[in-house]
Amino acid sequence: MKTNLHFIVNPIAGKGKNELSTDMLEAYFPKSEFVISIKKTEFVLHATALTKASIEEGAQIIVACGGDGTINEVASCLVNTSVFLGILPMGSGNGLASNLKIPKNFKKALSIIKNQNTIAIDTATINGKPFFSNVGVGFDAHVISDFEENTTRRLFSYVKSTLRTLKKYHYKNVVELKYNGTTELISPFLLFVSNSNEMGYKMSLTPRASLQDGLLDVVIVPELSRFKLMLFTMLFLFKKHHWLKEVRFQQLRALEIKGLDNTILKVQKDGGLFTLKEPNIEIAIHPKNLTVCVKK
Ligand SMILES: Nc1ncnc2c1ncn2[C@@H]1O[C@H](COP(=O)(O)OP(=O)(O)OP(=O)(O)O)[C@@H](O)[C@H]1O
Repeated sequence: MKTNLHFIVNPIAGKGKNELSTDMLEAYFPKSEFVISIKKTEFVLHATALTKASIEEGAQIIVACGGDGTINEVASCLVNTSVFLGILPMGSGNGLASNLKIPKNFKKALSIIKNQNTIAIDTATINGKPFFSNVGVGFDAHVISDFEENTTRRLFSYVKSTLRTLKKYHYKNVVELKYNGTTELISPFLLFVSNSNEMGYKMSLTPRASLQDGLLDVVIVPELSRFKLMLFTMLFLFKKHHWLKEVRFQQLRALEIKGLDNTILKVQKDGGLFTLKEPNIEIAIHPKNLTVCVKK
């Protein structure tokens, strides 16, 4: 029986102008073994609608062609199903692909899909909505908010957004954090929750995180002096931020975050802004409920 293989392409991810054609793909996936369908996203959340349609059409492998945002939209529909997720990295950061050792090289990434060697990975939810890489309610959320006003999606745009956010960022939000029966109040510079060990561009706040350990890796950084902030940034670039005593790590199955005084917090989810409707945030891990094509 032929494999029903669907590609969902985000044309604006990464450097943009991403395109796939049937002719190009048939060189890798022979007509005798595969039935190929290519769909192009035209707006935010279109990948979700296209993936749902592909599942209805009997797709066995659905390939997210883009970055972490596109993977989020596609994979959200595939959790707890028997449909495999394929990844063709075309984003800017490509954090999840990098954690899964899926190369940016077109031929190599396609051969991983063709081989159909799979693993089951953990996924997570924030207020019931799936995420696969990370979420944050501190500095990172403000950087993403600034970044989303840009038209280019490159490393330089992230650097510019980070510098702009560093200038104007104030720790005005106090949050209540609950985990393992403990409650604490903090005004975090960073409150970052990750399933994956990479944020993109080979950078990581949680190098020990695993996609298969059934745990979320949480990084909590309180308000820091200007000097400590510079030091934290430098150390982070070399994955040595754990040298600062203020930086705390937790490995958790679930946690709750609440903006005090009913503040609706700014949240980033897999590198995109996530709009909250309430001050309460519930984050949980769901062990090994997504099947992904990976290298043998
Ligand atoms: N045609 C389109 N026009 C505008 N936005 C789109 C379109 N198609 C998809 N999108 C949105 O583009 C956003 C960014 O996609 P994605 O995260 O895959 O790329 P990226 O940000 O360049 O990569 P990374 O997350 O790895 O840094 C997604 O949130 C998606 O919903």
